Amino acid sequence: MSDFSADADWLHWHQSPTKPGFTPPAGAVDAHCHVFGPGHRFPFAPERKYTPCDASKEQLWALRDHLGFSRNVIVQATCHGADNRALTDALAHSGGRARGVATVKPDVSEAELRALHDAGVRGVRFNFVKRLVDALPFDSLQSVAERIKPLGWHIVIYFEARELPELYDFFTSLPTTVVVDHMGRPDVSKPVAGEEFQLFVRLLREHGNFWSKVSCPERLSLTGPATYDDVVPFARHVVENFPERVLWGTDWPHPNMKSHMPDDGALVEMIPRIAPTPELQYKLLVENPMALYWPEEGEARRVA
Ligand SMILES: O=C(O)c1cc(C(=O)O)oc(=O)c1
Repeated sequence: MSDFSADADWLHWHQSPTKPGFTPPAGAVDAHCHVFGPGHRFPFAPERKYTPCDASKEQLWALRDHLGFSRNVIVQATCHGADNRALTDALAHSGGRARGVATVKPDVSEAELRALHDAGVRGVRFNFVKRLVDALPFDSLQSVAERIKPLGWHIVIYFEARELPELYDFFTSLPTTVVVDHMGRPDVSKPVAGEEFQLFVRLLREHGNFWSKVSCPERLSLTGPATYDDVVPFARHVVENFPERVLWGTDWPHPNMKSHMPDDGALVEMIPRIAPTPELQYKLLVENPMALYWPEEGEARRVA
């Protein structure tokens, strides 16, 4: 029993996702997913903007296996604030098959950063989506960036496309690899070749340290769950132009979805539409996430 009640309009994740017809390549990584609570062990943060239902590590592993994936990258959800205990507990019980992206405050100690690293954290998340967080000032975030850089971590950023012009200079000043969540949330009613999305493309083209997750068609689509057709050209454009710097994730358990809850199997089924060749699929699902989250395994293969 949780100590928390989920928001009244909270949608529970899909209870019986289909088995996808597309089989991910061996070793595939779901590079964006979350765990919530359970609230009685890992309380949600007082400053949270939403209260979810519990979504446990065991349920995440079951989904991973059902979808044919091998590993997960668990991203600290905003409902847990900078308390990373649910995340590190999941990493500790993953048998080495999960790595994490944490949220930290500017006054985080060296010892805390080291402990997060030892737990399997390889990045921090900076969130600029106003319905989710009260964003920290740029100078605080810069100081976090400088603190995590020596650990070899990267920064994950989440923002809305319409905010990119004012965030652009701050983003390009960041000193590490930077991974953009959900393609920077484009307005897919606008053209791929239009000004708004092309600013995001320019960010990737002119700054080789920027990567993008081609995730969350369910959040971006205006046509809805049947096919998410309107999101495909955006994701495919990014995959085809920046094949070495893209990641894919389910976003399970899909916090704050209001229109519908996606079938995770259908999300996997979309992968060949955005990464049409086996080579692109391998980079997206295996090579790129392994380079970012398990680089030592690539090293070991090269040395052997
Ligand atoms: O769009 C969202 O509501 C959302 C929320 C969170 C979070 O609360 O961390 O993470 C995501 O990737 C997406």
